[in-house]
Amino acid sequence: MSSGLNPAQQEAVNYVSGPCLVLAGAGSGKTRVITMKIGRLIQAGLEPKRIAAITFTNKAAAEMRERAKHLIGRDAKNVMVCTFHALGVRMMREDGGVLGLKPAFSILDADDVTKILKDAGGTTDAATARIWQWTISKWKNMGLNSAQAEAEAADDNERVIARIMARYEERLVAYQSVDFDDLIGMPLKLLKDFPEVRAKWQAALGHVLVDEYQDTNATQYEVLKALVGERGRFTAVGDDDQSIYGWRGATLDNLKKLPVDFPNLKVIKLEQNYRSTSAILRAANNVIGPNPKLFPKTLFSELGEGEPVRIVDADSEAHEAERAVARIQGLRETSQHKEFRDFAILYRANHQARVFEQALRKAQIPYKVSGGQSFFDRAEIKDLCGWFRLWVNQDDDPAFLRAVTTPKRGIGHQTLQSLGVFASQYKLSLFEALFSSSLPSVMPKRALEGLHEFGRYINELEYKARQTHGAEDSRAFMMEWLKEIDYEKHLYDGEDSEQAAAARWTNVMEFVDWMTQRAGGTIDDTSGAMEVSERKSLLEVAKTISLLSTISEREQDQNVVTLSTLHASKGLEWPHVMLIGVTEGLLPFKLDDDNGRQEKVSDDILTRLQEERRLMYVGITRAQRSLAVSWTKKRKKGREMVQAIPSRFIAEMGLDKTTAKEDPREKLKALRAEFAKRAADGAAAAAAAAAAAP
Ligand SMILES: Nc1ncnc2c1ncn2[C@@H]1O[C@H](COP(=O)(O)OP(=O)(O)OP(=O)(O)O)[C@@H](O)[C@H]1O
Ligand SMILES: [Mg+2]
Repeated sequence: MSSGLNPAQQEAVNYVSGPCLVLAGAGSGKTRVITMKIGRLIQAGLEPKRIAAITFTNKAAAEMRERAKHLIGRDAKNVMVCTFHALGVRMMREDGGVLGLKPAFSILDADDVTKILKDAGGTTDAATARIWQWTISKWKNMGLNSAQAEAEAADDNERVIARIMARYEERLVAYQSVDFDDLIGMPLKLLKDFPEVRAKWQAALGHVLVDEYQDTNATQYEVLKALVGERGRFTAVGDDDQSIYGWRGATLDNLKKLPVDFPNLKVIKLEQNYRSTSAILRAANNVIGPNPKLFPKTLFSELGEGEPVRIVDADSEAHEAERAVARIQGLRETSQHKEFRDFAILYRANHQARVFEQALRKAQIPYKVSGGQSFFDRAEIKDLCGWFRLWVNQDDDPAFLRAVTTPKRGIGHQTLQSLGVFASQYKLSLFEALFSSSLPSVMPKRALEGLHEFGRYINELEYKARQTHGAEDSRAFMMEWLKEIDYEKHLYDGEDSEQAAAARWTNVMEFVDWMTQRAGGTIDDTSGAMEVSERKSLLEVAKTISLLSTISEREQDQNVVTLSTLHASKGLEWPHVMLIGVTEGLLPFKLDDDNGRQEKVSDDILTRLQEERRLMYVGITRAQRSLAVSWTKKRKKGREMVQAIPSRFIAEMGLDKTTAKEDPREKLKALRAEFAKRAADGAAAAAAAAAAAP
C-alpha cells in the first residue's frame, strides 16, 4: 500500500480520523493521494460503499474509478466516485420526495433551460435568455428563490428577471424537472431542513474525499459540511493557483473557511512535481509568479531539464494549425511517446478547435474533441428521443413532458401542473392519469380535450411505428410525423438566427438517417459489415435508444489526439501538449471590452486577469515531456481580422528566446548537418570496409 508515495503523501493517506486538507501545486500527486486513500480506508475497515470520492467532471470520475480499480481491485466498484452533481442526483432520487419531487424527475441541460426561459420571459433572443439564465443561476447558487431575489433586487432590471424566475420555477415544478443548480441546491435543502435525511446521509458516509477543492462553490461547500457533520471525516485536495471557475461562482473563500470551520484541520503540503520536466515546471512557476499568493508554495521536479519549451509564431490560425500538425508528425518520428493519445491541443474557447479539426482531418490524424457536446445531448435530439421513449414506455413521465411541450400544442404548464398533482395523488404515471375517469372532475373541459387528443395521437403513432418494416418505411413514417408536429417551424420559432435553426434541422435529418439505418434492410456501411441487415420496426429501434446516453463514455480509451478547452483539461496530463491561440485578446481573453464604471472595472479586470493567468498555469502544467506554445499574428475580432501580438503570458514564462524559439531554418540547418554527418559516417565506414578488405 505504501509504495509510490512520498512521506507527505503518505501522511495524508494515513490520516483517517479527522478533517484533512492537502494544499499543493500541479502534478504533485493530490489526485493520487485521493485514490490511494480510498484503498487505505478500505484497508482500515471502512466498507467501500461508505466512501464517497467527489471529482469535478464525469470524465475525472471515470478516470479515478479506473485508477482505483487498478490499485484496489474489485472493491473499488462499490465506492461512490462521482461529481457533486451526480451525488445530488442520487440524494434526490432517494429522498427528493419530501420536496415534492418524483423519483423519475428529469434533468435539464443548459439548452433546455434557455428554451424554457425564452418561453417564460416571452423572447426569442438567445442572448437575452442567456443573461437571465446566468443571473438566475447566480441567485440559485446564493441560495435565493425568486421571491427572495425580487426582495433583494438591485434595480428594475433585476426585478424583471426575478419575476421571470418565478415563472421558470413554476414550469420546473410542472415538468417535474430540475436544472444543474438544483442538483446542488436541493440536496442542501434536504440536508438542512430535514434532520432525518441529514442523519441518514451522515451515517451512510464514513469518509468523503474531494478533488479539485479550489473550484467548489459556496453551496457545494455547505453540502460537504452538512454531509460530514461535526466529526468532519473528509479529505479535500486542491491548488489555489488552479482555481479557474471563479466566473461560475467557485470561491477561494472555501479554502480560507476550512481551518475556521474545522479547527482540528490537518493541513499537508506537497512540493515535488512528478509530472513535468524542469523546463516546463519553470515556465509554469514563472507564469503564476505575478499572482498574489494565498498560500506560498514551491514545486520542484526530478525529471531532469528536458526539452526547452517551444514558442511558435504563426501568420494565421490556419498556419498555426499546420504547424501543430507538423509538430505532431515530427514528434511521432522522434519521441519515445509516439501514440496519438500522447498529444493534446489545448485552447481557451471552443470555437478555436474548428480550424485544427480540419487540419488534423486533412493529415488523417485521428482526434476527439473533449468537453464538447455529444450529438445525443443536443436539445433537438433529446426532443425527438422524448417522443420515441414515450412510444416505448408510456409511463416515462419526463418523456411525456418533453413530448407534450415540444412543439407546444396549447397545453399550458398550469394544466400539466394539475395533471401532475392528480397523478401523484393517485400514484399514476402522467399518461395513465390522462385517461383516468376521475380526471374530468379536476380539469377544465378544454384542457382535458387537449390532453386526450395528445394521448390518442401517441397511441396512434405507437401503432404506426409498430407496423413499419425496414428503413424505407421508417423514414417515411418519421418524415410524416415531423411534418405533422411541424417540428421544423418549431425550431425556427425558437431561434432568432436562421443559421442556428438550420443547423438544428440538419441534426434532425442526421438523426432520421441514423434511426432508419438501424431499421435495416439497407447496406450499413458505417459498421463496415457491408451486409443487408435484418429489417426491424421503428418501435424496435426506439427501444434501443434509451441506452444511447452511455455512448460518449465509451470514447475513453481511443488512441486519438485530444482537442480540449483549458477548462476541461484540468487534472489531466499528456506527454506532449500544445497550447494554441496564446495571443493577446484570446488568452488572456478580451480584457479590453469593459465599458462600465472606472474603479469597479479596473478591479474586475485585475481579478479576471488573475484567473486567466491561472488558466495559463493549468495549461502549461498538463505537459509531461514537451510543451509548445503558439500565437498568431492576426486574429479575428468580431467580424474583421486585426493585427495581434503574443500574449503577455508568453513573456511571463521567462524563456530564453534564442534557445526556445522554434525556427524552421534552424531545424533545417540541424537536419542538413545530420545528413552531412550520416553521409560522412557512411563514407568513412565504406572506406574502412574497403581498407579492411583483403
Ligand atoms: N510519489 C509519486 N511517485 C511517482 N509518481 C507519482 C507520485 N505521486 C504522483 N505521481 C504521478 O505524478 C503525476 C501527477 O499526479 P496527480 O495527477 O495525482 O497530481 P495532481 O496534484 O492531482 O495534479 P493536478 O493539480 O494537475 O490535478 C501522475 O502521473 C502520478 O501518477
Ligand atoms: Mg489532480
